[in-house]
Amino acid sequence: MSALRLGTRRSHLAMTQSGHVADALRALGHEVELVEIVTEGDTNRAPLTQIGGTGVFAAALREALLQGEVDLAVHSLKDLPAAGHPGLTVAGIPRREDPRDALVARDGLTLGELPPGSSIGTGSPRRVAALNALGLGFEVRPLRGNVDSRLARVSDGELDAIILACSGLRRIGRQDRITEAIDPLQMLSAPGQGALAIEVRADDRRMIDIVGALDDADTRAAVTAERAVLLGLKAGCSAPVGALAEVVEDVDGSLEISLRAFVGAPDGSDDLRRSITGPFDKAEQLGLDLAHMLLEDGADRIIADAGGDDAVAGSVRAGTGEEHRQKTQAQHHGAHEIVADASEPPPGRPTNAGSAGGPEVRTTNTDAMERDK
Ligand SMILES: NCc1[nH]cc(CCC(=O)O)c1CC(=O)O
Repeated sequence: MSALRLGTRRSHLAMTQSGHVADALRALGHEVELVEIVTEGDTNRAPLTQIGGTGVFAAALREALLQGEVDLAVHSLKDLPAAGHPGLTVAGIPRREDPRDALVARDGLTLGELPPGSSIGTGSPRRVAALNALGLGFEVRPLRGNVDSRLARVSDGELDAIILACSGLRRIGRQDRITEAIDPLQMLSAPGQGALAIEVRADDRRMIDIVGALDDADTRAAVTAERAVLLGLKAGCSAPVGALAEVVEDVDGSLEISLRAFVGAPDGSDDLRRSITGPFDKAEQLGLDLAHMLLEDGADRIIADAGGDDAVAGSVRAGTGEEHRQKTQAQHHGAHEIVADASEPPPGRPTNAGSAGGPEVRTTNTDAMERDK
């Protein structure tokens, strides 16, 4: 049997994530070859909201899959448009890392310890909205570039702090730079944050079976609920929307999903938080129901004020093959060139970072409670 060709972006983070999936497949007895795909998001330093949202990272990998250049592609699940792609299927979602956002601040400070006027770098409208909703008087500054150059902005004294995902920092062995794993009550992570999505062609039975062995049912249920919030809001993956689901046991021992969501205007003028709990096997419906609650309370107005992310995400999905050839170059490399990060633990249980409400509470308006934080 020929080697499985795994398409990956070339960044340190993407290579590490792909390396883990490759290792997991090799442990099951498969031969795996990594194929590097260069995406526009990697080469263009303009703000993501100007070059087509986070969907730019996924679009090139998906094209390579559809063209048959690779057999599987590893994405950060949160960068994958929630709508799915005809012809492709997410066959594996491994157990996710810590979904929380990370503060990397000068002098080991936490959010609560940073004085008013502190400069905090982030390029994510969701993180901007959450920071401004805290009302702590921070000066939020735009931030892009690879993780190491972002971290340098703090060590160089240019910024007081930056926000990144805990999972990304952990994957590349920089978790020592985290000064606070931000409580979800203060900042709700992006739908799917910390999870990987392994995509294959929808008609490729063999790959669906192979990759299915890496799937984690709890993670799949949680991210399905989180992404359904985006679907229900008709929002793109760079919209100012946070969602976090946790699998919890009900008093009678049955599995439930506890889902929280946040929608905020990046200028801090308005924000909404809602939560809901429901059966494990109704993950998608739960997310859609929560989106409905948010819409009833004006979420669409808040998202529209943030600049209509959905239109941009749509234009990426509609990309033609011609654009693809201009945007991507596939480079074949032997798997031996991938240096595994020995400090990286295998995917563990996600941290249970404070669950929302008791299981007996079906829906909760957490607005007032969280405003005090
Ligand atoms: N938008 C960029 C991006 N996409 C995935 C991750 C890593 C986090 C993850 O695994 O979800 C990051 C970096 C970040 O948010 O700090």
